[in-house]
Amino acid sequence: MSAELINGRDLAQELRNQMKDEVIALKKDGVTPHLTVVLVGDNPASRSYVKGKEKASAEVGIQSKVIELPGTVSEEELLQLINELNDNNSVHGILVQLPLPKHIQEQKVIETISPSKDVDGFHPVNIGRMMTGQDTFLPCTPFGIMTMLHSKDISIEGKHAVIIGRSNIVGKPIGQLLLNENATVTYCHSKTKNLKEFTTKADILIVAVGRPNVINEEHVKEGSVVIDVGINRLQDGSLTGDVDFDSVVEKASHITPVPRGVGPMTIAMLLHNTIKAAKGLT
Ligand SMILES: Nc1nc2c(c(=O)[nH]1)N[C@@H](CN(C=O)c1ccc(C(=O)N[C@@H](CCC(=O)O)C(=O)O)cc1)CN2
Repeated sequence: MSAELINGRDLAQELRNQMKDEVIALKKDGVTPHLTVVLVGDNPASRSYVKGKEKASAEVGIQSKVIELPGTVSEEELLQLINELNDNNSVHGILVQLPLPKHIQEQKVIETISPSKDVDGFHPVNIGRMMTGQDTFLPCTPFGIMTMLHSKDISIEGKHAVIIGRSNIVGKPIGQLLLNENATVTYCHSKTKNLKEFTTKADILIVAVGRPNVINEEHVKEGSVVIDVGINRLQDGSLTGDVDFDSVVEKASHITPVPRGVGPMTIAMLLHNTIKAAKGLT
């Protein structure tokens, strides 16, 4: 058996095409969705993701602005900028690209963004709303994964979902979103003993570790759905996920590739959240 590919690049393109019409309608009502992205320092990967966000915004008609700050900027200056953006009525969405330099507390930055402009869905108010099943901005990567599962009509209710990774931006929230749709959820992490014991029981396996080839065919159950969130750059410059794709593809029913899997969906869901913010829906 060879798994069906869930192609995030193509699905993201489909979503962007639909969003173009939504933006046209908003503009007719005098509202141009506006996203401001703050980029601190000169991390090449962050710079490339921010470029991707600018390009995708332009494609659907969202106005975007990137504010670049040096890596030496103080936490106070960054918080002041965020407060100014919170007060600026023409800005609908604010995103601070992560990671931030060590001397800046990420959580403090996230909590300074107004929940109504938090298009990343990282603010504790939005996380709380998500946990209680309320309508809100959902974190973009987990939201993208759910959209991928829905696009293939993969049933979630009653299924055993195993998440490897417990980051605030992927692992924890994807487990919650799956739970909200009545999956039985198990979290595994760096301290989990005998990982295979858990992963081989998964109907849906989400791998968000940040290390290549953590999962191979021995870790997965025949016919399971495998979602690879890892983006690892190898020495030769190529990208690979956390899953040994070539071996797992023979055993899974569905699998996401890297690149062209979850990554492009992250950006598509950011655009969705920005349009939602412009509509004033939270
Ligand atoms: N404020 C945020 N910071 C970060 C987030 C986030 O959601 N909000 N997520 C990641 C990085 N990220 C978006 O910011 C992101 C990562 C990867 C991709 C993507 O499209 N990847 C492509 C490959 C791109 C390449 O060639 O390098 C793919 O997988 O096909 C988009 C967005 C951390 N920071």
